[in-house]
Amino acid sequence: MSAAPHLVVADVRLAAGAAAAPELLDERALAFLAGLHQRFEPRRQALLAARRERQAFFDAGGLPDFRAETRAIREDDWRVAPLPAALRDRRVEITGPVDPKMVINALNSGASCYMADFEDSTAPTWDALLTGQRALREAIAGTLAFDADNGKAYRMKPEGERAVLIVRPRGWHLDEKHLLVDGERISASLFDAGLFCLGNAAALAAKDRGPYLYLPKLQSMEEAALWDEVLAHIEQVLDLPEGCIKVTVLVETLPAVFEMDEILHALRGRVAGLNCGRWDYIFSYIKTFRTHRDRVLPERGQVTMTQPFLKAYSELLVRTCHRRGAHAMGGMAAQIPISGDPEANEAALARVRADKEREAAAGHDGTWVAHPALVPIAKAIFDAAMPGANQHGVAREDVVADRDALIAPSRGTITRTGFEGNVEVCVRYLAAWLDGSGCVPIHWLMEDAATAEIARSQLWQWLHVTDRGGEPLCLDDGTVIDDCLFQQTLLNLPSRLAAQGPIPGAGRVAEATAMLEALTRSDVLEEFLTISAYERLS
Ligand SMILES: CC(=O)SCCNC(=O)CCNC(=O)[C@H](O)C(C)(C)COP(=O)(O)OP(=O)(O)OC[C@H]1O[C@@H](n2cnc3c(N)ncnc32)[C@H](O)[C@@H]1OP(=O)(O)O
Ligand SMILES: O=CC(=O)O
Ligand SMILES: [Mg+2]
Repeated sequence: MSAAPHLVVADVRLAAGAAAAPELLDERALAFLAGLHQRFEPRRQALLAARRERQAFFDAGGLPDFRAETRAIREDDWRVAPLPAALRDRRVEITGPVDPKMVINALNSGASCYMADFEDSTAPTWDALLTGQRALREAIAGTLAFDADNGKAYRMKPEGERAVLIVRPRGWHLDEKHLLVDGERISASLFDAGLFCLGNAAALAAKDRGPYLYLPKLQSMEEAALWDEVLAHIEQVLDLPEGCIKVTVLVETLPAVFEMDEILHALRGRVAGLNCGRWDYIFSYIKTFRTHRDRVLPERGQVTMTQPFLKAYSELLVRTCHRRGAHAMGGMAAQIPISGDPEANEAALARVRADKEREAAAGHDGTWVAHPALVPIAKAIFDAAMPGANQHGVAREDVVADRDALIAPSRGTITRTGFEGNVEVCVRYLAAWLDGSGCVPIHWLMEDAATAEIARSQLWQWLHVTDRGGEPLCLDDGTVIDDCLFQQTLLNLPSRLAAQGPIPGAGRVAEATAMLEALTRSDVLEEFLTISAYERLS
């Protein structure tokens, strides 16, 4: 480690009540993280302010579009740096939270890659974060093992049979409240990514790999450029080869789809691909157009990838990536295997199959699955469609960058079932999250922060879209969507939940219900559910 950039004079300490973890957070680690904070926090705050400014433009009726001043980046010929061998074939990626059992199951799943997730599927308790960082460190060292209370022993397969590890740190919008630098909370992104790189870069280099990251929820090329600077700085401080930290960027916000070339360009020395993070993308569409009555989406279940705006987004992502030599990764179908009901299970798996077939045919180079049982299904589809390591040769020159197609209004309805389902998902997910589970099955669908955010922001929008006048929205049966309907649905919720037997986070349901009420009734759509919920997470 070179000396100079590491020298920081900072007041760095754990917040009151946060357990010490000297094996992870020793003096060197604390100084390293403090250095990241001091160097990059002002930029992060400026970029978060820029998000708010841009949203004010959309709230006033403005529409997103391609940026005039970056036309040359979109039109010039350039390519990203060559991909490392470990990331050339990514046909199936499993994702999941970072507790030791999940990490072992995911690495052993037969998937090409495993995205260890600190973002959408992790409730970031201090314990979960440290346990996750420890598990990843031990996995890389080859020592991770887990013995469950039921006597089942979890052991990793031999190295050559394990999925390649990719880590998703939390997004720029989140703070880590347990580590304070000069009295301020450190950015959660810097904490997660910094600690992972510091603790593992050398061990990964010895295996001819690097720290590989998935970057979530970016909204602009400037945010991508900040990541690039952070990672270049980490490489310099840790004496790592330039560009060895590779990233894949989730295109999961509406503003980012208009800057895909620019984001690849900002990270061109280290970017391996873009991913269609469809759930946050839908959430972002709702949030961006919160005041646009003509772009209100139908109920969540009808917002599938065949809706014109989602089809346009995924196809433009394929075209953009392949022109630049980067992977165009597909996204996550929410269905998971259904035990005890073969017919329903087959229907769920058929939905997953159809989704993966669509992605492979569109030219994606790989896809995501939420559960180990889905790995062979997705793999068979990509094996059949993609004999080589990827489909970069599929140029998709038929796809045009059409602003109106990317924001096209959607057809569909809002049913009573859809409305009540949104309320239930929000309460159940929030309750589970407050209880420490960031990803839960609800009615046999994978629910995480992104899928729950769609439900939460839809409820807010459906109830507030008349704030500037006009007729209220109605359910397909003619019922007016108003506070009375919301109140009635909340009143019916306890009996609805009681009929379902034990649920994760049952002890936090009352608190979650109160939170949903406050968030939905507020005049302002809160940017992220996880920001206010984090203050209640112990
Ligand atoms: C929008 C987005 O951001 S998508 C990315 C974020 N979301 C995710 O990563 C979803 C990850 N998936 C999950 O967390 C889980 O699959 C859930 C919560 C949806 C369902 O989990 P469960 O109810 O435990 O499923 P189920 O009981 O069928 O699991 C069977 C086994 O597979 C394991 N398993 C399930 N999903 C995963 C996974 N993603 N990774 C590793 N192991 C898994 C379970 O731990 C269990 O293991 P065991 O038999 O050794 O006990
Ligand atoms: O992170 C993935 C998404 O769909 O959101
Ligand atoms: Mg997401």
